[in-house]
Amino acid sequence: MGKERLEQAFEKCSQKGEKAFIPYIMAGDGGLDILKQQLLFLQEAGADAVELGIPFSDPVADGPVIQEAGKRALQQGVSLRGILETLTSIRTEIKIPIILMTYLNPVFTYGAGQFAADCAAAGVDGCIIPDMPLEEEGIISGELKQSGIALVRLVTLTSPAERIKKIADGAEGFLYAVTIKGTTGARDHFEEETGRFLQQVRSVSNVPVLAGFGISTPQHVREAGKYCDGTVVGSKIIQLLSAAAFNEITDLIQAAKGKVLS
Ligand SMILES: O=P(O)(O)OC[C@@H](O)[C@@H](O)c1c[nH]c2ccccc12
Repeated sequence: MGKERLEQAFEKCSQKGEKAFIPYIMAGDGGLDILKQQLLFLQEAGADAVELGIPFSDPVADGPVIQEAGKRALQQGVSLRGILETLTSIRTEIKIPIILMTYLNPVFTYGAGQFAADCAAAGVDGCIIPDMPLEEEGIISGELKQSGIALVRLVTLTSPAERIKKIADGAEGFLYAVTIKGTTGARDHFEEETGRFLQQVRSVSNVPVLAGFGISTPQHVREAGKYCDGTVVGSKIIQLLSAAAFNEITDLIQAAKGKVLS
């Protein structure tokens, strides 16, 4: 449960000599009734964990694909409470770790203590809150710790080395290395600067380092995997899911496992 389930998932990857792959999906895009089916598909396709987005009206870090997915979910009346209730009812069938991605506002509205308690009851293992800087973590870190849930921190290409070190100290679960200056979405190629950045982050981190933002092809997944412990893919997964292009999702996952050479 919680942080340990996340640690075990990464441990399993490194024992097998594979890179971790974490798909991001927007909870409730397509309705909450299909969430279980989506999670089961990703689990069976080999995802090591899932990052589950909470739809929010003002998603400052999200690019167009994820914004639209969030809008669709909100139009369906999907709420944080509804998501946690759904997770609670399906959790025993999903074995892989679940990391919630939410902005601060929905957590505030819900209440930090209640949020952490309900996340734990729903089997949530980690949380990513991108608009909460290190200095503000006190808002929720105590509550999450008490519930055994990892608070996953982000480092960005523009963070100075000293700041990266500070963020890496005491990091939980994994470190999310944002490999684009901007919002989520696709990129063309994988720049050399990105590789250096990932290596630098990895050199100061005690937890696995995963690269995310703008990773959309098996090639990107393999490239990033040379410099860190795995990848997170969001926008591309959302597009492929809505196009029912399940084989392409499997290809992305297998690229992290080193089994496809396309
Ligand atoms: O969509 P991309 O470019 O593949 O990026 C990952 C991403 O979607 C997911 O991790 C995410 C969605 N919204 C976020 C906000 C902050 C940090 C991370 C995220």
